[in-house]
Amino acid sequence: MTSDPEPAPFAGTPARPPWSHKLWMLAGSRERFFERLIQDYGDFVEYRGPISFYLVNHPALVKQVLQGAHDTFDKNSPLYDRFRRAFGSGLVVAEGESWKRRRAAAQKVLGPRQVEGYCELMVRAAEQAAARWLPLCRRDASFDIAPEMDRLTLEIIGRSLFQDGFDGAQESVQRWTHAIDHFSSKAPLPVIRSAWFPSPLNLRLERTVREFHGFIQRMLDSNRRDGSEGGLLSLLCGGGPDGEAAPLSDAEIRDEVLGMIVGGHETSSVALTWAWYELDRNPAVEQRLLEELDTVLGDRPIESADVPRLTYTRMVIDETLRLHPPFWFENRNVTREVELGGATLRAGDTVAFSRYALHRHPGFWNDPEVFDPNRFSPGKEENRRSTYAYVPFGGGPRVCVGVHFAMQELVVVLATLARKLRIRVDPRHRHEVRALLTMRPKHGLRVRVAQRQASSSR
Ligand code: HEM
Repeated sequence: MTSDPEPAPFAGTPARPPWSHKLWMLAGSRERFFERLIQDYGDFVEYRGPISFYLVNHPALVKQVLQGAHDTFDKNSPLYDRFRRAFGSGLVVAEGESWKRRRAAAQKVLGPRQVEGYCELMVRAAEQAAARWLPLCRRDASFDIAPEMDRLTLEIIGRSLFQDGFDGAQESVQRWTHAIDHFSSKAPLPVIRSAWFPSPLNLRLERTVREFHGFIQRMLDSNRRDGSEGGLLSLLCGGGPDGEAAPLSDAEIRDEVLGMIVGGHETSSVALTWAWYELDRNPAVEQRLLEELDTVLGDRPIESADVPRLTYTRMVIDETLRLHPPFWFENRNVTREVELGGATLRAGDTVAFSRYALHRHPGFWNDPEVFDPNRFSPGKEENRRSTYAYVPFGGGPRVCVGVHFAMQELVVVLATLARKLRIRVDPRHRHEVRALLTMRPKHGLRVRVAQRQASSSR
């Protein structure tokens, strides 16, 4: 979104559904559970039950929660406590002074100018993926593109961090990140999910984090031995490209690197999978995308200077992230008594919101279920209503620190692959959504790909 106006105020008090309200849905479809609460009770709900929380679905309330980071709303909630066991005290879960220092270091290495240096690597990884699929193209065989996007985005973040050191370790890193995703997607239930309980899940997580840290430390040691420069890891060691921010300790770097890999690859992978899904369903959008790629790029590979010029490609991505926000759910802990809307919240209360529901709010989006990148055209009225109706990367001080990296990656991969290949969803594909930590197609996305010829024949 281009403008940042004040959202319309919200002053209502929260509705209180009975605790049994559609609770059965929580087991089957978490995103539908929150959607139904909103449908039945409105934009501010106080839910008391086996788990208790305030659910907000209005941009003004979401804005207050996200801007109150560290002060009135922090991440000391049961769900984030669970994440701490994987992410240690990394940026994703840090608070206070520790967060400030880590944020400064991460911001320096992931700024817009810095990420331009990773464009070529992103193009190369996408081209390698296309080359891997060529034999399947020739046989007209269908395959699941979701794990392929996972592999591709893991290669991108892995090579950006470790350069050549990543390629030999890809399988292990993939196994570790999947184990952490699996662990993090579980609800914070008492006893069996407590840290002290020797469940197979807990023991597996401990082993995973130990092995993952061991690998990162070996990469750190070898970088230092070789005096390696470039690569996110080396930059993090130096406190940023100009060495200004205080360098982090090895333990801090291990947490940050783990957070960047886990938080920074599944999100992008899911976004790209949804983009292929929507392009298949919306041929007119795909056609306009190809026209823009033709006009701006012709037959040469994309370069970082092209990224801001690919405005329609970016609109396609914005709209994909609206309908399918990868991190669909957010929650915060209330640190002290605070007024939110017309209610008084107390220390220890939990506030939650669903990006999935917010991004489809009929009060803020016209025909919210329709995939229409044009709603993100610069200057469109719909955009100016409220930035906090659209928060795929969060907002306020804790907005995603990887947003420039992610947006460049999404534009580069979409542009590179869409020009080379026609990607069609297999008509037999069974579509269902699965909302765990990220929201993805439950059965992956089976596609057939065909090589595109010269631009005139598209
Ligand atoms: C499409 C891709 C991505 C999406 C949708 C996404 C989404 C988000 C969201 C919603 C948050 C804020 C959560 C909150 O409010 O607490 C966040 C934070 C964060 N993201 Fe991303 N992210 C993406 C890619 C990345 C990448 C590529 C990296 C790293 C290279 C990254 C690293 C982080 C970190 C470290 C934080 C914590 C920031 C802080 O609390 O100060 N993300 N991300």
